[in-house]
Amino acid sequence: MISLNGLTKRYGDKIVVSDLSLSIKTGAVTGFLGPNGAGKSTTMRMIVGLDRPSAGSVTIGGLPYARITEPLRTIGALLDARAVHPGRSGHAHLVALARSNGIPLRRVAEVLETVGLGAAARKRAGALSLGMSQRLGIAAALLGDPGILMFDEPVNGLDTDGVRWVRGLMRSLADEGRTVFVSSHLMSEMQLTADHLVVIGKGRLIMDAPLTEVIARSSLTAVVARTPHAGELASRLTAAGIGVERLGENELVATGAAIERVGDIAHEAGVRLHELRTREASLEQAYQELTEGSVEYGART
Ligand SMILES: Nc1ncnc2c1ncn2[C@@H]1O[C@H](COP(=O)(O)OP(=O)(O)OP(=O)(O)O)[C@@H](O)[C@H]1O
Repeated sequence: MISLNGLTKRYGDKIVVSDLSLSIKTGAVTGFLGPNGAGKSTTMRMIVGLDRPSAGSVTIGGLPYARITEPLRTIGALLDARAVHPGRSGHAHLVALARSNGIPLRRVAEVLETVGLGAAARKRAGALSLGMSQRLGIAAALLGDPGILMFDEPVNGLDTDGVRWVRGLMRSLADEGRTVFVSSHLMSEMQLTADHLVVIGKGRLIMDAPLTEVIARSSLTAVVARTPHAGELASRLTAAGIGVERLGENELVATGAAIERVGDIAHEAGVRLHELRTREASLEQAYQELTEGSVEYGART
């Protein structure tokens, strides 16, 4: 488990991470979301001791990163896929990492196989495509068979197959009981992969909740009712303070109420229902609502 306690980072007078307190749980994929410049990478860098917090602290399995002996066996991180000596081959890079962390050298071949880098592992790292570099970065994170994995935008530059592979990898790592903490801007991917979400904006925590709850809380998640008495149901729902939009003569959409409540109101009013279902917002819609006021770097449309 990773625990952030009042974690704060300032650069000059700008606070880029502000008083973050949360835990990232084991056995789950936690998606880390936020607009450009929200402070995701800075937070991840502080977790693995690459940036010093201005205030607060981080522990990994109860210990600060600096106190973990052979850290790659505890936490594997992909933060910047290009941060490999360009003249060194991917294979040599992994061998050096394994040696310095007491990891058996057979793991190098195993992780190269897992990420599907194959013969490209003998190429200079500087000659790898972005997608191949991402695969090498993921191999490095997996090298020590750690219980905690952290990936900063791992699908960046990957092709469709690669994206699907990363999705399956995250899932299987979490299913094995590991902690998986992953940042991404691809909401459709996160909707398929994450169990839990941490959303930040301008360095502050906006949401720390299960994916299902984030979607359920969106104002765009609604209940659709089909009934020959849509007019009657609409007025009963409105009287109960529930937002209603008519879709057609026999159909309406109710917002801000659970499906059970809409069903109960229909029952009490003696309204026959031919269909009652929840229409879920997409994560992209829910995310956009959550971060509306926190986008710092937005293009004018
Ligand atoms: N070394 C640094 N010196 C000064 N400011 C920095 C430094 N590193 C990051 N920042 C600033 O901190 C803020 C947060 O940056 P960070 O890279 O953590 O955001 P992010 O959420 O990862 O963004 P993105 O989604 O664009 O990758 C930005 O305003 C950035 O300019």
